[in-house]
Amino acid sequence: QLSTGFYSSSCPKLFSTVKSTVQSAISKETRMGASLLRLFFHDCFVNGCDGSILLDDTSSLRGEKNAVPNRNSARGFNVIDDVKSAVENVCPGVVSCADILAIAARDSVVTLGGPNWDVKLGRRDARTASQSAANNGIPPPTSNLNQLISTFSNVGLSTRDMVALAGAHTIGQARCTSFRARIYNETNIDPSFARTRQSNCPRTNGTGDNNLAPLDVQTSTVFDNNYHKNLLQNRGLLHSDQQLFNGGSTDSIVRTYSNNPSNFQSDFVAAMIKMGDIKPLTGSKGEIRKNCRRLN
Ligand code: HEM
Ligand SMILES: [Ca+2]
Ligand SMILES: [Ca+2]
Repeated sequence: QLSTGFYSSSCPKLFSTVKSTVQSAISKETRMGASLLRLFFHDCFVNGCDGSILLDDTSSLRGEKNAVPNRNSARGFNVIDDVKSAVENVCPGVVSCADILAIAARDSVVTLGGPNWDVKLGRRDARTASQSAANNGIPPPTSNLNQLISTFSNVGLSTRDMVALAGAHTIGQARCTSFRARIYNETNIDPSFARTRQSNCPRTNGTGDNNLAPLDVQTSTVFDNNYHKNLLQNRGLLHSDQQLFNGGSTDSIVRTYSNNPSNFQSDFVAAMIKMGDIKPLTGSKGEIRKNCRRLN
């Protein structure tokens, strides 16, 4: 059972310490806010929010960093290390890496202009990780709507939660390899938007694979509802993005969020809290890692 006051006596400086480290990382590179938010998602969807994504590979542990959705893509691990050492300086051995990820994700959203919320805490860190669970549990950008709905429902999140959480793509970047097939082969895409994206993402597999484009064509460094607005104009970057507005059951939710930013914000917050509640380790399970990259 997580609670917002979990560290109020054991680490009163926790929130200010995390926030200042996250803010300084974002001021050096705006994209870092997006990268930290995504790390929390990729942690929670793989055996719950237990810091498993932060573990480095060793000879005896195959971690999640090299799973397909993360390899050459998940980033921000050094910033989490910086936050963890700042927190260890004020309250050694008290705060889990899993909780640090949850707070860093919230602070990233707030710093980029999104809604604020109280983060529930008390998660402990896993002593295991699973590359195969990461490959199976994190949805790929080729997913269709039914696949997206079932991946989220597998972790207890509703279709509405899914459409709200996908609004995280209002910030951050994707690699050419994640959207190439869409911009060259699909028809439910705005033609001028497709041409713009084609200019920095060559058609041939293996060329320019890591070239980046913003997930939100309008405001990729601001947490707003332009992601959902773009979908109404067939300007979703990923195949999976445009699936949310493609004549199916989620069209009406996308329309609601486009017309009503405060409804998007409140649903996003509720869904982030729900995602943060996925299978936490509590009590005497797991451990409080000293270094987020390895077991104690
Ligand atoms: C709905 C299913 C989802 C799919 C299929 C998906 C897929 C992707 C893909 C393919 C990328 C680009 C990765 C790359 O090319 O390197 C990406 C980026 C991103 N995703 Fe998602 N995602 C989904 C949901 C979410 C959720 C729920 C969140 C957070 C709440 C999220 C946050 C982000 C962020 C912030 C980025 C940009 C990261 C950066 O710039 O470093 N995504 N996502
Ligand atoms: Ca995890
Ligand atoms: Ca935006």
